Amino acid sequence: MQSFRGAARAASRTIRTQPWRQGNSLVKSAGPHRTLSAQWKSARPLHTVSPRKSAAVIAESNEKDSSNPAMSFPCLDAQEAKSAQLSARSLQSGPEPSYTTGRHESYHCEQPLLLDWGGVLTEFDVAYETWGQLNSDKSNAILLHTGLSASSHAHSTASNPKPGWWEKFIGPGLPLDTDKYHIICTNVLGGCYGTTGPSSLDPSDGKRYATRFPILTLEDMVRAQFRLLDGLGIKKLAASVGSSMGGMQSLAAGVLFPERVNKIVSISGCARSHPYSIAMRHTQRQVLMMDPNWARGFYYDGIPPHSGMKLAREIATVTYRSGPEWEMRFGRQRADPSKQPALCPDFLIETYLDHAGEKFCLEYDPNSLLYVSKAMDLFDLGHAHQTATLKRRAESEDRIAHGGDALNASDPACSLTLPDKPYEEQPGSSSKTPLDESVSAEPVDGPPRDLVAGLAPLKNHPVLVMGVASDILFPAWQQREIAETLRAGGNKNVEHVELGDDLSLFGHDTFLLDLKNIGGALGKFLR
Ligand SMILES: CC(=O)SCCNC(=O)CCNC(=O)[C@H](O)C(C)(C)COP(=O)(O)OP(=O)(O)OC[C@H]1O[C@@H](n2cnc3c(N)ncnc32)[C@H](O)[C@@H]1OP(=O)(O)O
Repeated sequence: MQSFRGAARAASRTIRTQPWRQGNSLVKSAGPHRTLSAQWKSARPLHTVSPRKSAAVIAESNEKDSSNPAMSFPCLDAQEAKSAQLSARSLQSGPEPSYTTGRHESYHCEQPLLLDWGGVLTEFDVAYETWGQLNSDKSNAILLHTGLSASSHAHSTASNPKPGWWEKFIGPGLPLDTDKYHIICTNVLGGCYGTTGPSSLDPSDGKRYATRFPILTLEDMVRAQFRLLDGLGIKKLAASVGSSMGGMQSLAAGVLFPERVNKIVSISGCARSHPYSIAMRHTQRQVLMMDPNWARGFYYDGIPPHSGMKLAREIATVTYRSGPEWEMRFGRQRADPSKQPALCPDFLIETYLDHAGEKFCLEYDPNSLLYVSKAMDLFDLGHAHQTATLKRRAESEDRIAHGGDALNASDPACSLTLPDKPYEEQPGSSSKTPLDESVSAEPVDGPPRDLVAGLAPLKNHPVLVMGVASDILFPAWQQREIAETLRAGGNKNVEHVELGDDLSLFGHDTFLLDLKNIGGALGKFLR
């Protein structure tokens, strides 16, 4: 029997006829245009159209009646066809899909994990892969943190020869040098590539968590990773390395476990999420959740919200690259300038985004996208935020110790409602103010004091911070902020590298593409 993903891929292949590639019409031919006088002669009273009539019939009948031909919408037809195909498949085969990027190791932790916002995972799995030999005193391990949607498959392995997402960065003599280091990469908690996440089965009832999965933070993900390190007998990491969300986690690893990390590398990351990046992730989550197939997260037995995922990925792609890159790559070119402009993808930049969305929409679990991207929003290594989190954790622990649940669904704190009073601009609001807590006034110059205090545990760690000027999602000021904050806290071992527009126009995705500059600085720092 064909697998869900097999069927979906087949659907995707059929549907992705990709007019931009084939140069076929984006606007289906409307047939020879009749003259206006001919239309007057054949004019009939408007008739009602049965709701069951197909889009093609509607278009055809409108064409006869209207003064201009109706448009065709191949992009919408493709979505409908894909839903139909997925629906047929899921009815036959029951609950699916099973997301995977191939074989990996798995660590099962039976000790419960208390999460920062009060949720509990009574047990959990961490999927991981390794490259290079672990030395006898287990002192040469590097923990590699991933971006939002990546799996543990950073590099090919004997059991999974498919190239990994950092294939060119890992290997003998390469930036992550496997002659010297033992590299470990995990799929994050909340993900869908083997580590416990919303698509996993809740051990308490054997059903998928879906949106019964608790809200989690990047720090929760890091705690799960350190449980794996405990399981592997690794007491201290030679380095914690990560890009994007991984760059945030890399810092968090040092802050949470300063004694267990030697060097820290944070590439295109930040010390706390800023409003623009939260806004961009918000729009992605909203389009996904508004897809009726999302069904409040309980879609595993039905059609996955592939349209919402596709749109979310298109928005994400806008934030991952840069305008100047697209200027050079696509300019104002249309896929087929000989055709009428279309409302479906038409300019090359549109067909590019369409393709990026289509490629991703069944590759990653939609609920994982929601939870992991929310965890990114919640990230704040400021001192006040950390203090509030510690307090909340202590309260949860206390409640559990006294026999209560960590989280109670009837707790009003579990259902956010908008305040009655409309929001008013706060005079002191700025990206330097922590999101949840009020802190003392910030200095006019220099890094925020709250952040200096929050990053104090990294005072003695050698840290490499890298950023890219063309990155709009994690703008270069955020990496500058990390470096300046660490220096202001007394760290004399901070290296900061910023790639200007002359070196990279790939925006946020530079970390995936630029072996020479990103890889070069990384390799030098770890030498
Ligand atoms: C936020 C975080 O924490 S992490 C976020 C990190 N970023 C991501 O996750 C995005 C991941 N990016 C990718 O996967 C990219 O494909 C990369 C970085 C691996 C490679 O980038 P590039 O080599 O520049 O390729 P890019 O993806 O831009 O374009 C190539 C694809 O677009 C297609 N394409 C190019 N131009 C067009 C166009 N005008 N219309 C349609 N399709 C197009 C190509 O045919 C190719 O298709 P394929 O991948 O099916 O073979």
